[in-house]
Amino acid sequence: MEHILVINPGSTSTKLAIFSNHEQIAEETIRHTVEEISQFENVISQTDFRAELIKEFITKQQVEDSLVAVVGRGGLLKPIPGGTYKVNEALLSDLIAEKYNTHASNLGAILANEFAKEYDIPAFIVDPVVVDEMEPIAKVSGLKGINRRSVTHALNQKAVARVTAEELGKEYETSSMIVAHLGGGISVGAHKNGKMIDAVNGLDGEGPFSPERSGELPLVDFANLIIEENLTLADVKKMIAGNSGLKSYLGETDLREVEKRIKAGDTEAAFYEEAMSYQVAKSIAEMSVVLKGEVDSIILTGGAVYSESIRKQITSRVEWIARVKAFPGEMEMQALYEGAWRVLKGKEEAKDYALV
Ligand SMILES: Nc1ncnc2c1ncn2[C@@H]1O[C@H](COP(=O)(O)OP(=O)(O)OP(=O)(O)O)[C@@H](O)[C@H]1O
Ligand SMILES: CCCC(=O)O
Repeated sequence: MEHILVINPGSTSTKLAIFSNHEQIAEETIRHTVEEISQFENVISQTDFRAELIKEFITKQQVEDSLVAVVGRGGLLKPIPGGTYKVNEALLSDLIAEKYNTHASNLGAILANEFAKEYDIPAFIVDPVVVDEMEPIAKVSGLKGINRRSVTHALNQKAVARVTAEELGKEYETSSMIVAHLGGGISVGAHKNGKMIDAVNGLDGEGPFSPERSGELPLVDFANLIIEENLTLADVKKMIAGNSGLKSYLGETDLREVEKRIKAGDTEAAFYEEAMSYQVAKSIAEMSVVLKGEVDSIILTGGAVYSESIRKQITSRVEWIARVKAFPGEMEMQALYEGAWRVLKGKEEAKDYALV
């Protein structure tokens, strides 16, 4: 039997799966604590730590001799169209140099490449976080020389939008949806006729705060902080996309722990959880304007959507816009597998990534 290994490194987790013949035959989500992650200076230096966990998973599943491909979540590359890409030298060199910024998903191709070499099989990425379908007007930032860019959970946003369109008896290619992905990071996209035409990009300091991202900040106060604390660009990146959000308010990125504290009567934890939902709801409303109010469905997805209180807090503020569908967790593993499978079976040609 032929198996495909799927590797999905997130900011707070490493998700692993083995697929065969369109079925997920094994999966494991390894959650990383704040302490575990903070022992590493940067994302790239987590490679060996995460690779060891993956090796244990492969050994446990006894698939060393039957793996035919490995597919990883695609990271911060130059803006590119969606699709399946071969993991090649150009792609790896942009990720290792962190040319387009640092992100846990950068490890997807790097880790896939490690196991591709070990087992002599091809490695791919699918619909990386930089899939860019934004309209020109959405890229205007307000300051000449700086453009907004598309960095989102594109893979999962598109997968859940497709499923929801089908449930509505429609096609993704002719629907209007708003998708809010609530993970360690948060992204909110406006999907129109099969394209994500605008999106809130939390990695670059836009939109709502998340378990570990700041989202939008008052700029003058932040500039003062940079000057007063003599921060480098690397410090700033780490602060806004790793050490902010719930982590800065509560010292915690795991919402299950936050909710235990709320149950035990921690009113501060309850306040900041609700503030996060409040900000997500505002971003959803912003995207409804992009879609001129014509919204077939609002979709809430990502790990945080397992939380009933977060679902209720957001829904109560946005249900006047359109129906709200909750899609807890994600469909990333299946979408990664399908992308690799299409290429292996000759249904689609893998794209070649080239340096700028
Ligand atoms: N059952 C649950 N109840 C409440 N929160 C949960 C549950 N399961 C996961 N979460 C929370 O979801 C968040 C992580 O979501 P997810 O797994 O989608 O993120 P990730 O993959 O690490 O990062 P990202 O999606 O940004 O790439 C964490 O705060 C986690 O505590
Ligand atoms: C996936 C891009 C958004 C984020 O991680 O904040």
